[in-house]
Amino acid sequence: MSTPLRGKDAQSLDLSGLNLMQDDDAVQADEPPPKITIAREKVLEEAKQALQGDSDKRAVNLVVIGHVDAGKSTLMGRLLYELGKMDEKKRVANERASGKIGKSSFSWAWEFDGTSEERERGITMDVASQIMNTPHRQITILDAPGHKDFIPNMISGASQADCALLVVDAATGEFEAGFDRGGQTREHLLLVRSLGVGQVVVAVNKLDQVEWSQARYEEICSLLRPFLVQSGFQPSKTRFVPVGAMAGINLVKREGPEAEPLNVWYKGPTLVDYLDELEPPTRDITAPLRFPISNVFKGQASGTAVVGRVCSGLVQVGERLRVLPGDETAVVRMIDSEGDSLQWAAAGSSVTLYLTSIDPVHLNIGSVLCPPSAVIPLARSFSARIIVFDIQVPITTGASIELFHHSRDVPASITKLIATIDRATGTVIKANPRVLTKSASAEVQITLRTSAYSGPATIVQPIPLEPFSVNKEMGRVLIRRGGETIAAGVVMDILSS
Ligand SMILES: Nc1nc2c(ncn2[C@@H]2O[C@H](COP(=O)(O)OP(=O)(O)OP(=O)(O)O)[C@@H](O)[C@H]2O)c(=O)[nH]1
Repeated sequence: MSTPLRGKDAQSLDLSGLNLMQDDDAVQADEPPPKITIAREKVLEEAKQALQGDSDKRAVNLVVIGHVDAGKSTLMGRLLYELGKMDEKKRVANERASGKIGKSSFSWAWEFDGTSEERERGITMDVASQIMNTPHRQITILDAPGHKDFIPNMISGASQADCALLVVDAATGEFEAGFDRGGQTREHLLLVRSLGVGQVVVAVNKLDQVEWSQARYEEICSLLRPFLVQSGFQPSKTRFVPVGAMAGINLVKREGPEAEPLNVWYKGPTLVDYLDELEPPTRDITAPLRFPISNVFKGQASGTAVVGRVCSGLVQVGERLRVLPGDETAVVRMIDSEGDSLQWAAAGSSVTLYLTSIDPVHLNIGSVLCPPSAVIPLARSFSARIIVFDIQVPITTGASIELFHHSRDVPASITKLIATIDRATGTVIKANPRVLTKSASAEVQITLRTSAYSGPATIVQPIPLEPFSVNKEMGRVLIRRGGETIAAGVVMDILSS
């Protein structure tokens, strides 16, 4: 997620490439850096109150996953409408626009796909997001593309999520196509679980296509249940709900003649009832600040702008921060959240920081901002516990991979296969296995290497990483090979820096 640049800064972004910055901007950039005006204790107190506050809705990040065409965008579009986020005028406009190009069945998906397109055209590399309010939750929806290639955007979406909404298609043969080998239902579930997402709501969609058959609904639930347990989801954190996304049945309510066949056998909660119960994660605001940079905008009027999410701790205006890797520091001039200027931002918020007192060349995508007194470790080699996806070519020692960590990707090798692990119990199945095949859980050693393009004398630059046990968000990694995600996992120990 990201906060787009606004107003004057958005304009100067366009100008910056031509070095046409206006004079008053230049003067502003030379101003002395701001000082801290609020005591740290007071900020911490305010942040704690904001997190616990009864008046504020509790915030959760939800990633929507599922096989291509399961109805994810339709479901989200219709849900926004039912919750009053999309007005009638917009709905009619979407219906017209989609009808015009002969795609009226996609009219609900229009709202979501329209937004994601818009964001894709924008300047950030992140996932599209929408905010939805249920009675007790403010839910940020991270829209994940359903197609086969797990693009980094999906990964970055999943790695920000606290919970997942899995959409499956109940139509005859369609659920099976998504659930069988090669389908994305299993792969998405494994991926989000391995990135630390523990809660999942399964929406069994398109039940209208099977005459709202209770038997079909139960068949799908009984096929998914054992797989969910096997993948590491606790049954107490897994919910199933029958829905008809297109007609809006059982999303917020179950009324009218269209809902009658479902009302005959289903008396349980609606989708929104379940979403309203999602457990927000505990945000660690007392831990040291970790702010991985997902985008940088140089030459801004108010200093260099860096976009990212506060993964732990707090950041406040006037604070001096260290940029890792490297020895440089910068001062926070301004914090912007969706156009609002803030004095501080706490774990869980996605914000834009305007930094000063630093040469912008030292600010890069993937760098992490930390307090100078508690910097994040740097790693060239580390052990990780991974889940292998549905791969054709097994992983062997020495395999060349691309390592993804937040917005950074670096060349690396799997230098040791330490053990295969039983996913349910966590015990070692086999020490020093020769290969890792699909669906294996394993502990491996990963070592960064120089890229194929750099000369032989190039030294490998370490990357900022933290064990998952210390900081969940800084301890998740993804492993790709040849443009395909082959495994995901969490950092165990840092072996060399
Ligand atoms: N009959 C029926 N069709 C539906 C329902 N929900 C979605 N569809 C249709 O299923 C098709 C795919 O819907 P999308 O919402 O685009 O699916 P998606 O999962 O977002 O697809 P990707 O983004 O490509 O992965 C569209 O033609 C929808 O109209 C439903 O409840 N009933």
